[in-house]
Amino acid sequence: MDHFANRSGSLHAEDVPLTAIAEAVGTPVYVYSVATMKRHAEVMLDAVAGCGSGEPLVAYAVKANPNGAVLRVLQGCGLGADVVSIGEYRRARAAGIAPERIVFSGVGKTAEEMAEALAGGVLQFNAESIEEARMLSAIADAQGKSAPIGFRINPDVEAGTHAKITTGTADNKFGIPAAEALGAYAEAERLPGLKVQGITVHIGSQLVSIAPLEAAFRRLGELIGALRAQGSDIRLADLGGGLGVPHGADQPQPALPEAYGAMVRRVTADWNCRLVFEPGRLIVGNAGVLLTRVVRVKPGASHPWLIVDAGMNDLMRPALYDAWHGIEAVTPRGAKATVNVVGPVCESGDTFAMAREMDAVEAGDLVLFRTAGAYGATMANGYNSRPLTPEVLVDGDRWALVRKRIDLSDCAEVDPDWR
Ligand SMILES: Cc1ncc(COP(=O)(O)O)c(C=O)c1O
Ligand SMILES: N[C@@H](CCCC[NH3+])C(=O)O
Repeated sequence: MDHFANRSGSLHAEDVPLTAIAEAVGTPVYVYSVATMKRHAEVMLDAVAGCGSGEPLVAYAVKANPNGAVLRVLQGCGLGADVVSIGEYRRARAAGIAPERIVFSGVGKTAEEMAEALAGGVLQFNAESIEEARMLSAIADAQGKSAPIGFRINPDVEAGTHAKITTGTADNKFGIPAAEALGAYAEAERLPGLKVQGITVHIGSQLVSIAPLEAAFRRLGELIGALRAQGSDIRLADLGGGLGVPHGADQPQPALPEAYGAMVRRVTADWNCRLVFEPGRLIVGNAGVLLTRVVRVKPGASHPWLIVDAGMNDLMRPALYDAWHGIEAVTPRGAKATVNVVGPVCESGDTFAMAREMDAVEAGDLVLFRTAGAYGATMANGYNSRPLTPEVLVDGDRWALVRKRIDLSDCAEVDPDWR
């Protein structure tokens, strides 16, 4: 069963007034479905229900899509937040997510970020080094507080995803090696201002198989036993995110959340820990599309160039990771064509697809990129002085602009006019 194929919730031209949105807001524009997000949140909550001791926390990885309206919808679904910067922390709080439902991850938290999050409250700081734990200890001690902390373990497991979104091998900057964990926890126990309570792991994103996750979780399980024997009261295990989403019928089909939940239940049965999950892409990836208009079709040596008004600055994933996104006409004309789909940016990397067979389209037609709800708008930038892409939320038959197009052509920089 494909949880992402429910036509009533998915963003399909027949269900969503994409043409009206494009006319009112202009293109390119990100469009997100509230119904799909809610359904994905429910699928994840159901998949992990009853896992671990106490109520599991699904802490949505804000980095996937930090739009405030999206966060408010997910808060309403009962999700917490996994944040990696004070900006994400503030957004989560502004959306009404309670401090005790927020975990603070990230390899480079600054003293200022830790101080503000500690003052505001978090469920746990996921520390990625003993150096970070020492800094947190000093900050907490100065505030007269006890900072809840867990270490992120780097289990040295190959996630089987793209190298640039693999995070759990020895060559990656993330976490502390499993072999150094006992020493790190022992030191943290001696530091003032820390409440050593947890452990966490996250090995990468868009994972198709759950076997690497299982291997990583088993390593965590071994460590929990060893840490308890050493005197650390580990009560919270944060299993990270990373579950992949389907991108198309002929693309690799990731394991379903139910299979993931069953594996977690099996592996963690005797951990006696509360569990936290940090899904990002799973919740919002297939809840969004990037809507763009064909600027022109130009002849090419192998295939015609389909030049759209979205560029690599609007959706970076194909340029960064050679990521595959479904591309469709909003109003198909019936015929098919094989084309190279590119944007207007002055880089050859500004390519969304080469030799793609898709709906035949003409200049002025609307085209959508699928699976753009995660790591789309949030990674957009203003390269080539292009505006930051606006975002629209659709709920049933109503829709609203939830981020305006941000114009970067007005020379907002401070300019001393030196010549
Ligand atoms: C620590 C951490 N948690 C959660 C996530 C969310 O990952 P995903 O969107 O693949 O579920 C990420 C991103 O890979 C991450 O770095
Ligand atoms: N930005 C990546 C995912 C990285 C997740 C963050 N650790 C993507 O678009 O696939």
